[in-house]
Amino acid sequence: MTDAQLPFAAALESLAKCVPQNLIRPKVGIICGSGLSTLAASLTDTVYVPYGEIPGFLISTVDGHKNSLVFGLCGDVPVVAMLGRFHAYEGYPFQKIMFPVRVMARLGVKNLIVTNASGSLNPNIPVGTIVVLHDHLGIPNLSGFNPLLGPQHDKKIPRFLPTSNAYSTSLRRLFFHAVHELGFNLDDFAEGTYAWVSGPTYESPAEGRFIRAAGADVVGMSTVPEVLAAKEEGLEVIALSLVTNFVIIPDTYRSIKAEVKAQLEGKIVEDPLQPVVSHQEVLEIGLKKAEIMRAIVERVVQKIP
Ligand SMILES: O=P(O)(O)O[C@H]1O[C@H](CO)[C@@H](O)[C@H]1O
Ligand SMILES: Nc1nc2[nH]cnc2c(=O)[nH]1
Repeated sequence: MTDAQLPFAAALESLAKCVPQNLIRPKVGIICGSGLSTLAASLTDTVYVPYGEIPGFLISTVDGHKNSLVFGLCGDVPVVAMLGRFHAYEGYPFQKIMFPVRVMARLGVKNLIVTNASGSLNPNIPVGTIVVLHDHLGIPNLSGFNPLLGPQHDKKIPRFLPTSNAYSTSLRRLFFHAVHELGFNLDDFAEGTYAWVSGPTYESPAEGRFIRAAGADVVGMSTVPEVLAAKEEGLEVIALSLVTNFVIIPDTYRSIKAEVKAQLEGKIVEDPLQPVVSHQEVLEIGLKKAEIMRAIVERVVQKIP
């Protein structure tokens, strides 16, 4: 399937049928990442449209993704939020993963707030930190799986999209002003580079070290396709990554050979617990920190000129 074959008209028509006039031209779009659907909890006058009722939308199969598009007001600003997103590891094609962003753009969205859960690779960025992305490292982009591969469906969109300016400096500035105005400490928030991997595996230690050495601060399995589509559509983008876990990247390995040798010499060898990442942990941190992210996102939305 190419972008040209995506059912834009049908999606827009079905939304127009169930969303009232005052909400159907949202100014800001929000994508809620894993466990972050409560970001939309304080919208008023809300209308929920299940993904299953929107032509061209997929169903997220991941826990913590709620499969509804919600239209509502943030203060007096009309907003549309995706409660849940689609990922390549679910077996979905990139064109379909990016479709909701392109639909948002056609509804009139000019600013996109993308959120996600991620693992930290940077010892200075602890679990629970909200990281404002200033760059990304798209591992699939570098290995022949760029989400924008394919025919140029719209001649108005540049064939060779620049990505050095993917993350809006003005929205990032608004974010840090909002943090200050709400009484949070700016130093509790970080700026960093997000590595996008396809997933669904969490990183092996060697993969983690590789990505860290390449300059990434956090890693996750989403966001970059949506950001690329948003840039093609001419949107201003801010991406907020909530660190839900540390990526385990020891620089030494436990030697099982040495342990067996010790055992053969009659020594008692402990078998320490080996920590592993779980999606449950990701969702729990999301639940704990979503309220802070919600308050800041709400303030940012109101501050967008
Ligand atoms: O990026 P979001 O959708 O927030 O979710 C992140 O959390 C999931 C893994 O726990 C992956 O989907 C990863 O990308
Ligand atoms: N790839 C990846 N995605 C995540 N999403 C949340 N935590 C992680 C992580 O550690 N690695």
